[in-house]
Amino acid sequence: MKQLLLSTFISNIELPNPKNFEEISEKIKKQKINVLENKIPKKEVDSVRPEIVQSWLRSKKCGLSYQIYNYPPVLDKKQFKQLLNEKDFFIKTTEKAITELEGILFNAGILLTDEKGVILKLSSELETHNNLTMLAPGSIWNEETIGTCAHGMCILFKRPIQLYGPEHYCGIFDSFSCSAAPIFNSEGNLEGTITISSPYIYNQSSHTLGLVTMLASIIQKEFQVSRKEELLNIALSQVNDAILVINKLGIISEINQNAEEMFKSIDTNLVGTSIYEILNDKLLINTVLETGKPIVNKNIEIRKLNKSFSCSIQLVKNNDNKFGYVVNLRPADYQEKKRQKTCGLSATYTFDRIIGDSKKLTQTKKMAKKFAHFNLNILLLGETGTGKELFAQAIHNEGRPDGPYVAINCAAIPSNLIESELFGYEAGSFTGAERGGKPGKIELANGGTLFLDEIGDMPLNLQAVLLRVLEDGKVMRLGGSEYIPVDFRLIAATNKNLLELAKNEQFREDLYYRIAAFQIKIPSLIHREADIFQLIDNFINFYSTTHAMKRPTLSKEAKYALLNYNWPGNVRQLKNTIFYAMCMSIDMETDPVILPEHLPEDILDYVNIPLIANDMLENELLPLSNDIELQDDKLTVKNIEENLIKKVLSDTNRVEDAAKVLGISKSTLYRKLKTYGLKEKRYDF
Ligand SMILES: Nc1ncnc2c1ncn2[C@@H]1O[C@H](COP(=O)(O)OP(=O)(O)OP(=O)(O)O)[C@@H](O)[C@H]1O
Repeated sequence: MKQLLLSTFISNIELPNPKNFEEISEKIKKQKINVLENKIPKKEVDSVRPEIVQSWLRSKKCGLSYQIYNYPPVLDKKQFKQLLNEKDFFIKTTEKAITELEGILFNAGILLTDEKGVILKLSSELETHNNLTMLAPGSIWNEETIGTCAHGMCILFKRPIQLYGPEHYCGIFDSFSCSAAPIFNSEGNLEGTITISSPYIYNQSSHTLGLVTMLASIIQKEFQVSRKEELLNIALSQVNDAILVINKLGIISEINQNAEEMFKSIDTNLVGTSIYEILNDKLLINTVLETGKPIVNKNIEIRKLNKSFSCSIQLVKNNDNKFGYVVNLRPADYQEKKRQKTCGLSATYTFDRIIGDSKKLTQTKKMAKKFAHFNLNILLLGETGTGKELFAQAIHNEGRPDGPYVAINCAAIPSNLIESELFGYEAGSFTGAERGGKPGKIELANGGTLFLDEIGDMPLNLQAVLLRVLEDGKVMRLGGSEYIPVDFRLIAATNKNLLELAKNEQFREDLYYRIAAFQIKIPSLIHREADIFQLIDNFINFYSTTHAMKRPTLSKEAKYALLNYNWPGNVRQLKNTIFYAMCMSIDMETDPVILPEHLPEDILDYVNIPLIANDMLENELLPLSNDIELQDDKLTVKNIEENLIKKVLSDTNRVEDAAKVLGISKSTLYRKLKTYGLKEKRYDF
């Protein structure tokens, strides 16, 4: 805030008193004429301050006459209206102080101008001189338009000043005395001037200058504070959060519009209420008060509203003096929406939606479910396409369903961007950074889960930072200077051997041990063939619904090929294969059937149908959901055949009947029994 100096810019002559003011006035007038008429040099003017003499000379240069009144230009109505609009806040701030002072002034009035000297407001006392001087709102009064005057000099020197009678440039003001002071805005720029003006030369003293300086100072403070308050209110109404300012006694002293809106359903007037009546979590507040550390984005429930919020609390203090604290509340779903907007992701999978009942997958799901309920970091291992991301989502939904789920694929993002993606950045920390800065994925995962896919591809330097975040539970944005506390579960996934990478110094061993204590290995599809039909069935359903395709049947040859294939790309490859086959099998005239020729080439090699299958399933299509009990591991066409024979035999109890059911000859069945070593077993033939 610029200081207003009560300068010595009064007169450098004796203070006028009723006895000698005429004498002094005459002296000034004479010297003014002499210097302006070039009869004496300016340094010989000894009754007037040099700044004023220079101002007279500048006024003359502007072509103004000191004898004839120079009528000032006046803004037209439209211009003046616009100016009043712009200055509305300033004018309103001055009103109270001006009215109060006007009440005690005698034979004097107050003049308010803008920073260029345009008169904004005028006391009625001064309006009586209107006709004579055109002293009226809207007229432009400054050194260039009317010559030396108090507020004109105040604008030039940006300091308080007092002018005595003939010190004014134009003779019409010879009987006036004026004291003016500047008013600055928060940026230190001149906002306007205020002047106490009297048509009586003897009516002012140095006290008048003191008075107007104090008045300007009061107005300036009020103006700057109100402006700041106004800006703050506008800013606070722009944020989507409810903001509550709490004093040190725990009473809500200020709220923003959003807080008002958010709590309008409760009867109590928020301001004046104890914060403990609003936030049920006393412990949370006390932790902040005791430790002085802020709470960031903590999920809380406000019972009065029956709603969840993400709550941040920050202490307001100066040195060791605690003034109170600020509570910031954001609806929990807003946080989630924002996170989804930033990450474009949400966790949709639950364990029920992970298809497959094979023993191995069932065991894996059981283990993952167990881990989900503890606040553990988990490492998911498995070949590509086995469903690691699905497991990550299911674990999140099982363990922290209300928190955010944030996923990042370390292999898919250029290594130079992973850092800012993970840790976020402050405004202006690098070229191309978003203006307001950006939270990192770790920050966004606060209260929920961070899924780091392909963690083996994370650059080594970031592994070190990640380790620190995991150890300290806090993160610092790039270009930032403060740590933000974070609470998240890390689920990392990889199809690489991290220990091997660590041996080759491509992965930090310490990070490995930090994240790998709880590992879940997701079995490859080749080891859970029992899931294949269920998955196929599911994918056919899925694509026929989402792509409005006719549901195809699967020929037995195609089915055997799919069953026998080794699936290096696991479930992802199976899913894509089914979609490919469905597209290839589209038939406009008949119901579609997926035949071997509809399968991708590398799978076609696996169309190798054993004899029995030919015998028993000639021209027959396998239903998708069959009731053959499949063994979990090593499920091949031979297993199916063996199981089928066992089942039919146990149903019929006679080889002859079984052969009939199977549609093969008795001798073929005997041969098969021999092949499968079933002869030794006891069947009730
Ligand atoms: N058990 C399952 N049930 C249903 N769909 C599955 C299953 N497993 C995997 N999928 C599907 O397979 C695809 C690949 O799954 P996901 O992305 O989870 O694999 P991943 O192991 O994370 O692969 P990568 O290591 O290549 O990232 C997805 O489309 C997913 O929906």
